[in-house]
Amino acid sequence: MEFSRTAIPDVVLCKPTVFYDKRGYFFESFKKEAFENFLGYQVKFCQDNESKSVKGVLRGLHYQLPPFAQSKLVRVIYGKVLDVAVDIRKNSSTFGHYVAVELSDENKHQLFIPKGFAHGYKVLSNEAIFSYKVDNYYHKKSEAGILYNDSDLNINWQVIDDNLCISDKDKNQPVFKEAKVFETIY
Ligand SMILES: Cc1cn([C@H]2C[C@H](O)[C@@H](COP(=O)(O)OP(=O)(O)O[C@H]3O[C@@H](C)C(=O)[C@@H](O)[C@H]3O)O2)c(=O)[nH]c1=O
Repeated sequence: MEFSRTAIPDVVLCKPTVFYDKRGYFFESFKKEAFENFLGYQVKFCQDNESKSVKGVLRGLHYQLPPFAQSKLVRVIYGKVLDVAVDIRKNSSTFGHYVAVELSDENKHQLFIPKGFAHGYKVLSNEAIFSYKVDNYYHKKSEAGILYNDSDLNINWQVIDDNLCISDKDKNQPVFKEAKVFETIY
């Protein structure tokens, strides 16, 4: 696995080494030791999630508030998405900035998004299966979000289809200026 820091250095891109042969392929999708050696700290993943979406779906921007804040290690096992992480740590020099990367079954890239970021993705393929690890359990009352098309964040989602499919919850998320943010950098 090759790790590299993105424009927001706490968000890390992970590129696995893929071994192809006549049967197909093999790769290590997660190896705690290498991952934590690169990060320089421990991450105790405790829950794995998977979701399937069709073209036009946009999920996000989501996060959980402390003490249930979550770090996420996200990837796509089928299809292609544009994945977005927004820095919502008040004391960060990149507060309000975002990182956007394409994750697909072809590139097999993963994105590590630490606590203090809002996360979302837009499906770019006909279907996509999204899979991710989190290091804190789902806690409904701690869920928070930001409107995906907030004008201050000004996220370039690449394509916003006429048939944009978004949950009622996400249509009604607060704008960035009114969203709950993180007071500390973890
Ligand atoms: C996230 C989550 C949802 N649920 C339930 C709640 C609800 O009934 C159903 C669907 O939930 P949602 O609509 O919030 O699913 P979704 O919009 O896919 O939520 C996810 O979006 C992406 C962008 C993230 O970053 C994730 O952390 C997560 O918030 O699943 C769980 O039981 N456990 C979980 O961990």
